[in-house]
Amino acid sequence: MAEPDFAAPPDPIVGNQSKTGLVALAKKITREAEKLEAYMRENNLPMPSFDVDALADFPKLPEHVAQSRREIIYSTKELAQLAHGPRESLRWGVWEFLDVLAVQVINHFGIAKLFPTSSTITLAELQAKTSLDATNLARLLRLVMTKGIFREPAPGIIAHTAASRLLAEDGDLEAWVGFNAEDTFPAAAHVLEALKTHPEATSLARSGFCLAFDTVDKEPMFVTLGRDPARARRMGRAMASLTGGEGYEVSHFVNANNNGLVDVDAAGGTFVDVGGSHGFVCVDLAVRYKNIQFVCQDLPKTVESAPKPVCADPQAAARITFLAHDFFTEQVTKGADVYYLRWIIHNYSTPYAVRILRNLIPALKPGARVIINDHCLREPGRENPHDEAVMRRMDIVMLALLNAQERTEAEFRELFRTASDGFVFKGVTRPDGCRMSIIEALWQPKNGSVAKKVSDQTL
Ligand SMILES: C[S@@+](CC[C@H](N)C(=O)[O-])C[C@H]1O[C@@H](n2cnc3c(N)ncnc32)[C@H](O)[C@@H]1O
Repeated sequence: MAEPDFAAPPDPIVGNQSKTGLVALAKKITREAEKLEAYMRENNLPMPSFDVDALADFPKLPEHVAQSRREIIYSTKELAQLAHGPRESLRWGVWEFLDVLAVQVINHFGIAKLFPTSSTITLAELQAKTSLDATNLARLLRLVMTKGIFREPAPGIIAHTAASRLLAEDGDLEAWVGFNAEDTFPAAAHVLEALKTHPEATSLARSGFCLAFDTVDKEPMFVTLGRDPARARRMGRAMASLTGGEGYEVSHFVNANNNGLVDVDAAGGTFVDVGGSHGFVCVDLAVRYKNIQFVCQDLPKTVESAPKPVCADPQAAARITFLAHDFFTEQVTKGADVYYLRWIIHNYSTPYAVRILRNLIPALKPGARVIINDHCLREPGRENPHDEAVMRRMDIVMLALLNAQERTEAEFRELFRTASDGFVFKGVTRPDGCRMSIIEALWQPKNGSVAKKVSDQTL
């Protein structure tokens, strides 16, 4: 296993730069913007813009240019905060939920799809196509315009921007916005009440989500969404949008030098993707590693709805088996080389997460690897500021939806230790450019380790 990457702070730390003054910060932004523009020009790439035809994403940039782009993102934010001053930053920062509210309504009513991206529409014509009244449509549109979503080139004339075009054309992104605005946002608004009534905040059925949707002590979020096909589909597409986004691509794990799969491949070993959804990680791995057998486990409905065949490559598809398995019951695929949990453990508070790990134990052979692929939180200020904000927000999303959490390396170590002293914690690595870490433990049972298995099932 490679050295954990926690040794050096990877990027400038927010707050430190302000000591050099506003002008120095502004000059730095100018320098980095010049480098980014020069690269775009030299490579005949369009300049970033809000125009409807602008590129929706930056192309893959060489690392030094990507670094310039990141510097612009952190430093402009810091410069703006300094220019506002702390009182005004707080005063107006706490209003950002209103932007989410406006995006929620605009996205829910599919406003972006109501006129072609290449033309404009009058507010009156647009209003005639929705059940929103003219005043409310106009006021919500004009708020989202302040975020670069739609524009009003002349009074009462609405035009698309690059962002509104994405809401019209990218169904996964529309689902991401919808899931977060319509499921996560109400859940977040109920976290305070949840924490007051259930301060321990561990139960899946006592989260902000449950308070928001009147399911306290009845059912967890996954059950609520699973019962409503449209909401379940939206969450699935939202997750697909996240996985396709910068820093979350499956390729980071598939191509990681330290994922240890070269040896598993050489031995023709078995890889179990626990809670593997429709098997997209298995597919990418199977294309790359030609001898590994894959078992993709998920709940029955998910397994039933997996694509058949799972991929176009028959050699890969033939090595992927789907299996309905509930990870809150004893693991049924015995003796595999790797048990992999991607975006699973962060969905659960510690009592549940320990139970998931303990349920693996009866299946584990000595030397079996358990790999958790989740965020691993660094010490405050050790992450670049944008990544830190994304990861800490995700941590709070997990609280709001599921009373769950992102974890630090120490918390992962403790999770394995609590599950069994047969787990030997190997450490955490993080591929370059990726927000997710590879957290690994080996099963090396001591006398009595197995006897402790699944002994504590109370939650
Ligand atoms: C956040 S998704 C992660 C999916 C996939 N591992 C990924 O990386 O995108 C959680 C997955 O766990 C599955 N799941 C939820 N509860 C489960 C359970 N009790 N047993 C097995 N799978 C479960 C869900 O159906 C879903 O596919």
